[in-house]
Amino acid sequence: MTEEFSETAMLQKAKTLTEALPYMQRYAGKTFVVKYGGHAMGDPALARNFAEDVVLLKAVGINPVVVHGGGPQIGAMLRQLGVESEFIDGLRVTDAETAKVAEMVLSGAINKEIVGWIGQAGGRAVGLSGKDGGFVRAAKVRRTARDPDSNIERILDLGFVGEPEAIDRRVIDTVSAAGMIPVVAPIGVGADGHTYNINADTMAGAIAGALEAARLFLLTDVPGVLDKDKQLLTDLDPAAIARLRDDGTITGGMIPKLETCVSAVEAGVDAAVILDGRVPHAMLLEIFTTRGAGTLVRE
Ligand SMILES: Nc1ncnc2c1ncn2[C@@H]1O[C@H](COP(=O)(O)OP(=O)(O)O)[C@@H](O)[C@H]1O
Ligand SMILES: CC(=O)N[C@@H](CCC(=O)OP(=O)(O)O)C(=O)O
Repeated sequence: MTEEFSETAMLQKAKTLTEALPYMQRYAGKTFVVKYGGHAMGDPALARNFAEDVVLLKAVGINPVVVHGGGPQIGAMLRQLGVESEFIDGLRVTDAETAKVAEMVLSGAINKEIVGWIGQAGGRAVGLSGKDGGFVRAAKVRRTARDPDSNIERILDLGFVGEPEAIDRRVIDTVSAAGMIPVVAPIGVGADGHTYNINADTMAGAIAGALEAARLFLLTDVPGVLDKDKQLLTDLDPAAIARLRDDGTITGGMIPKLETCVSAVEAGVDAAVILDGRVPHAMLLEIFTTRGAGTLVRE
């Protein structure tokens, strides 16, 4: 008899399944928004695991909504085209040409790839961007920076970088109610008709808020939020996050990620979790077992 079929191994498997039962009962009918970051997408085996996890959530009665990124992939395409890209506070400064490339990479290549993986895992996914049904109206992001010498505040122009200002949840609800899984690219449309490039974390948080989701998962390429000694911070609240930002512990892409967690929990999402998307089935372990992983943000 192989180890896999030994009595102990079988009992262990059954125990894991029964351990999942109270979580399945608690979460049935709830909405979970899952943000799948561009850095977590590289490995095809992990992508398969991710798709299986999402399909399993749907199969046990949870409504998963996937919002994806693709920052590294946009960067690679811009480099191929010889277009320079600059980031301010983790946001890509987006001129008209960059907006076109971002839309092509996000709502074209990446969106359909994820729809395909979910299909392979036995689910039915519908790919959307915020332009479809006009469901994400974007407002231009305005940022300022204070000059340390003169103390004068300057306006920074990020171009066509948007943030969701209105979300029509009916588009997502319709897809979910039909037994399908919405897969959303972080592109919105302005009242001016322009295409806006939205940071994928921001998009996921806003959608989670609009759907009154029970959980927002942000899958990335680090174990969670790390302190200055690279130790995992397992629980954070908005006040602790403000301190980490002020003392420079969090930088780059982690800034919009945590801003997103704060606005999501303030908008009524029960909890937001930053998880390591490089760990196979990280999301299933977080949801259905007592072994929590990553950083949990609550009010
Ligand atoms: N305190 C911190 N803890 C963990 N990661 C951090 C921290 N500060 C900055 N980061 C950076 O944030 C990155 C995750 O954000 P981002 O690159 O936008 O990922 P994604 O593409 O998955 O959204 C990490 O790879 C890391 O380089
Ligand atoms: C405004 C802005 O920065 N938009 C992002 C959209 C993609 C994204 O957020 O992807 P990740 O989650 O993989 O980083 C960008 O252009 O890179």
